[in-house]
Amino acid sequence: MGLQIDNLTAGYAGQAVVNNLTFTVSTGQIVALIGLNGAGKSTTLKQVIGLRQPQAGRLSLDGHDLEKEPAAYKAALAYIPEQPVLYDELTLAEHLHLMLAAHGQDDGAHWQRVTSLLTVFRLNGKEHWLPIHFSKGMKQKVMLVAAFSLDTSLLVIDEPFLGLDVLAQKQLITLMKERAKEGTAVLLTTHLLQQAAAYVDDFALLEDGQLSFFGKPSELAADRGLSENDLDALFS
Ligand SMILES: Nc1ncnc2c1ncn2[C@@H]1O[C@H](COP(=O)(O)OP(=O)(O)OP(=O)(O)O)[C@@H](O)[C@H]1O
Repeated sequence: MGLQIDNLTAGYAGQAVVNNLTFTVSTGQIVALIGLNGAGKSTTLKQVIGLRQPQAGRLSLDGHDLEKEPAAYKAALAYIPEQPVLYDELTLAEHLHLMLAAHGQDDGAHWQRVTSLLTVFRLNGKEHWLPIHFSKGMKQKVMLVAAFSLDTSLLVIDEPFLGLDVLAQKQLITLMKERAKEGTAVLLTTHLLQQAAAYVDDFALLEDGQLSFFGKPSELAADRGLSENDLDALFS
């Protein structure tokens, strides 16, 4: 089933930033929401995670309507914000325990996955560290480990590659592909279009507050008269 966005209009102080967005991120699909700075990508994600009330439209996740069943809807997703949000007084391990508890997911059953993700992102052995000891990229990795430790039907990731080294970027792409194969729907935003073309199923392009294109990377290239290897030229 996955995420269904129907006629979503959203913005701030009564002003719409995005209008009448309609698209689906199906089970097992990776969709990248793209657009220039200020196009409304983060605004859309904040609606998808139920952080803000839409001006109009409807969101549903695995058949759970956000307005009618907010708890079931929100329990089925994990969100990784653009800026890591960590508690100064909690260790890395405490953050991960807290995330599992907040989603009502069994700690013991998930700790194996946590351990393997910590190893993937080279955070093993640092479980007792406090956020003050982490670099920017390490903080981002803590958010990734927390989100990928959960069993959720949807992963929502805002600019996941910011601050990550090349190795961590590759590992993140592998993880997203693995989770999609297992049936998770993935919605992310990114400015790295050519990189995204290699792993996304579809691009959702925001322009002038509208969804101006939804489809495969090859279709986007054809639509804009670009070669498939030249998607980074989309906005130039
Ligand atoms: N909290 C806010 N209050 C008022 N306006 C906002 C707020 N957050 C964003 N905006 C405005 O909404 C528009 C879309 O912003 P948004 O952050 O969604 O863009 P974006 O596509 O994610 O951009 P970027 O690529 O720079 O991250 C911009 O014009 C921005 O100024």
